Amino acid sequence: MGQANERADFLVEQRSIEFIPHELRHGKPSDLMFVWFGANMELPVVAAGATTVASGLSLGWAVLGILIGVLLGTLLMASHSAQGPHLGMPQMIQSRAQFGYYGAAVPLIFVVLMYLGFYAAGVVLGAQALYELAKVPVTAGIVILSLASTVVAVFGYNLIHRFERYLSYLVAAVFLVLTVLLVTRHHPGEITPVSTGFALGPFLLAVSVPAISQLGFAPYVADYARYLPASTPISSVFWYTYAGVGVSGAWLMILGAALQQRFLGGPVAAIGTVAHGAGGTFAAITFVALILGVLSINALNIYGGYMSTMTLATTFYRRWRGGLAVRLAFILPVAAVATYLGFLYRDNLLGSFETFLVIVMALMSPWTAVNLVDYYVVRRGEYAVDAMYRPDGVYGRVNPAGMAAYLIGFAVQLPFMHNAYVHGPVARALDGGDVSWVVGAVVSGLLYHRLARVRSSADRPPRTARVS
Ligand SMILES: Nc1ccnc(=O)[nH]1
Repeated sequence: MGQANERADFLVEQRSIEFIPHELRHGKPSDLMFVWFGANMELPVVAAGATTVASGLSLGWAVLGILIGVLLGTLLMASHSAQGPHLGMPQMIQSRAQFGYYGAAVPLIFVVLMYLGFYAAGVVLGAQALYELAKVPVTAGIVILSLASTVVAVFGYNLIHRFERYLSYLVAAVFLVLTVLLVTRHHPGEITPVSTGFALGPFLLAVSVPAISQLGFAPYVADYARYLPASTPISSVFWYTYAGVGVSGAWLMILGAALQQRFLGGPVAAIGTVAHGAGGTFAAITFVALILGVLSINALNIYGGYMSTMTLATTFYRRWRGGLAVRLAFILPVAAVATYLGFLYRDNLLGSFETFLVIVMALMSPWTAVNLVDYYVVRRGEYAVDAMYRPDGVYGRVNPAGMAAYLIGFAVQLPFMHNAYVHGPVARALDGGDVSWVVGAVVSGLLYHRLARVRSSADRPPRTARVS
């Protein structure tokens, strides 16, 4: 099939985890702003914001925590994005440079679990919105939304880019009106806010949860930049991504906190009440936008889950590549498991979502640190592409530097964790505040820097293998 066809939006993408050849590269860095704005203007982000006030902070402190968390998480997330055009391959494949060909399976497994968890939270909230819109039972809604996200994921990269661009305009308009309504009107069912002020533990959580929500994109953010020309300036990739995901994250989380402060019954019902203030038609448009938002983010989660499970599987069966049959063979099971998790999540969403997020973060932040230190400090963007796809390449089977930095970075977090399963002594001293992910990232990053330097003369790829 010709190259022009490979760029069409309504043809199933033919590439998967392989290096994207330079002649197929297309698009502009500003596309990324739309992808990440559209993807992040979604209900789970509102729910993440709601957790800050739900844990007892006043709105002012919640907003401060959200802003700090979003700035930090987005900084790391956008630094991963910047690798996409240069590397031209999915982010998790490139993890083999830090963890080794087989070693990369460890963070990969956690990444797949993370996508599934985000998926489930999104689909439940989306199904609630579908119920508000058309009284579709939540169970049926979960199935309908899952099917739609699966179709978008099957078409892949170009359709996802196009979808997020149009969606961006719609959700920006809808949330602008909602924000104005919330600020300027009094709504039926509104409660008088009880300002509970500051407490250290909830404040630290109000930093961590937003940071995690933003950083949750890190393992796949570069995938959506991997078809951009390799000459795309790294700073523009960084800033367009930062703008898209940062503005949407801060906006919707602050909105979520404000809704939680003034309404009972969760974010979907609260948005419905506010939207009805501008009439039934606007409320219907709002729910359509919310449903499309969930559909779109979950297409990304399935697509990310597909590429990650494919990376995992091809670690052992190297011959599998693109092709519709292989694509479906990975996408359908990922979507089915994700949908099933949605059913399990249905009843205690906010509580389980928060627990899920802090556990995910403990597993992801050491990976983020190792990956970023490797890319920006140790190897400075020089990678041997072929070696990513071979167990006998320069990156070896298991890279002890990456594995040790990752595992130790995870272990040192235990005393700092505070969740449904672990109550670490340091977290208790911090009034239950969980900042374990910061500790994990710093320890893993420093340790990897040290260990990789010791080994670098042994496994540094030859200079001729520069990607760009
Ligand atoms: N914040 C998020 C990161 C990754 N996936 C999501 O659905 N949401």
